[in-house]
Amino acid sequence: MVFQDARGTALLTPDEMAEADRRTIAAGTPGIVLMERAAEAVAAAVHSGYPQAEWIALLAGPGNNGGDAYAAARLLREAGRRVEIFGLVPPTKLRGDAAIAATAFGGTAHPVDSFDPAAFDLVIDGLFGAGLSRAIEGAAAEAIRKLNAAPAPVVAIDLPSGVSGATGERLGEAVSADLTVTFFRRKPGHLLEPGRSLCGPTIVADIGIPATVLDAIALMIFANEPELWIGALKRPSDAGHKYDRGHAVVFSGSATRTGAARLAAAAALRGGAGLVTVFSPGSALMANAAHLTAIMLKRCDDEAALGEHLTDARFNAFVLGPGFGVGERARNFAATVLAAGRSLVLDADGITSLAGAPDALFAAARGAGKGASPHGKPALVLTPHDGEFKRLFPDIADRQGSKLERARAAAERAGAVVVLKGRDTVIAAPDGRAAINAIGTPWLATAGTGDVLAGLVAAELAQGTPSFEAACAAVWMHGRAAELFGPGLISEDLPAMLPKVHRELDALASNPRA
Ligand SMILES: NC(=O)C1=CN([C@@H]2O[C@H](COP(=O)(O)OP(=O)(O)OC[C@H]3O[C@@H](n4cnc5c(N)ncnc54)[C@H](OP(=O)(O)O)[C@@H]3O)[C@@H](O)[C@H]2O)[C@@H](O)CC1
Ligand SMILES: [K+]
Repeated sequence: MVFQDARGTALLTPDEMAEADRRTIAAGTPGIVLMERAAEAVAAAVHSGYPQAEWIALLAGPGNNGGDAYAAARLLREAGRRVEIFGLVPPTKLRGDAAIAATAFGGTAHPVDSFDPAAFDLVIDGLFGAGLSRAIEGAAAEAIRKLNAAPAPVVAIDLPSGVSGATGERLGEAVSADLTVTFFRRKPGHLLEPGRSLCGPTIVADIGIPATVLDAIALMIFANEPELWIGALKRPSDAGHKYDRGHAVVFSGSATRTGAARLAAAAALRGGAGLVTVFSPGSALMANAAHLTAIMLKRCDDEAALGEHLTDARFNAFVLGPGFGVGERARNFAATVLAAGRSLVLDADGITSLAGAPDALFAAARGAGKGASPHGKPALVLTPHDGEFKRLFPDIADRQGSKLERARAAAERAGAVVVLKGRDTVIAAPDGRAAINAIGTPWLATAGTGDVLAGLVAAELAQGTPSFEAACAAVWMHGRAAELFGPGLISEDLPAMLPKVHRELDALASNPRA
């Protein structure tokens, strides 16, 4: 299900964007009007971001991205800037709206080979946008190399030329921009690396395409923003009891490796699970007991003990992996949890333990997903980083394609929600829905943050949030907590930031458009 407000977070593939464009034009807005508005948005970004830039070069390609450049050049000239166009093809070779824009510009266009960025205060990149269909070579590649080596700032129209809107991959040479102005909605390539870094900050301009054109498009890819999942999120209610918010369990590793489990447990409790218990081997009980207060502790040495604990139906969401150790014990515990119809977040060693033979657990996850539980549908959520992903899905990891495609293929195969981590974390559901993380800070790349994320996913699952939305919300809360903390973050700081994150979510939940 896609919530009404989630349409604002949709990411459109170039094909879907072309469809939105076609429908808008068919409903009566001429293409040249859209182009003119796109150019106005580019000019406005230049006025606000680069008010001092007197002499501006615009690189214009053979399609409508080039058309936008001609229209923007005219508007900037009218606003008193000095502009020069460098065309990949002569203006007479342009077609349709781009030809109209070039005629309205009226000035000369220099051949792109004569482009020397050294002379300019600012360069606007209108070589290729949504229509990029193959690797950039030849004169365009040469111009991009010169541009990237020069100090002048770069504003990209729609996408930095050379970045695939669908995948964020570089197709041949690619522009490294300081600012990107795109239209109507972002594309996956604005959020997936390396596209995301090549874009710089991205402005999404309204060019008068109505949101209703999205009604005819089966939206599947989203920016991971609260509007996507806030309607599905279970929030603590005034009338509620702690047992209404579920009981999360984190498996501890051996005596010298208990910290990871406690980090996950702390995140699960601050994340909103009603109760949290650490299941610990006897050898680690004292180490855990010395550090736990609100979080409970139970001895769990083997499958028999686990089976005994699972007779208590209130334990409903489990985390297995952080500091747990790799091997048969992890595999058996995971299978036992799923067979008992409980939700499971499998992270770190839990994932590595499945390497080479994950199919039995995937089948168990599918089976468990068919059952019902008092706290929602049980589910398997996998939270690999790239290395763990490759151990579990070696063939998918080696395949050509974007991170988005890899995560979706893995989710489909596993019958599980897959959270493929990184700066551009992708959350994919078996039904094809996917969200790309848009927030966070480089400080999140530090020991233990993955354990915190696993605990946050469990917190949402324990409360009964459906698994895709649970994983998306956890990734967002994790990133937002890091942003709110700022520089110097270590993983222990994240749970302490969650009260602020919850306050933001509560404000959004009561007023989603705020
Ligand atoms: N959608 C909207 O609502 C609106 C869209 N707008 C704007 O339109 C842009 C999309 O325009 P577009 O479709 O004309 O594609 P564009 O990126 O200009 O490139 C296509 C041309 O490049 C060529 N070409 C491709 N790859 C190449 C390569 N590697 N090396 C060399 N050539 C290559 C390709 O040739 P072909 O593949 O056909 O041989 C074709 O000639 C979009 O990004 C936005 O800026 C706005 O005006 C507002 C409304
Ligand atoms: K461009």
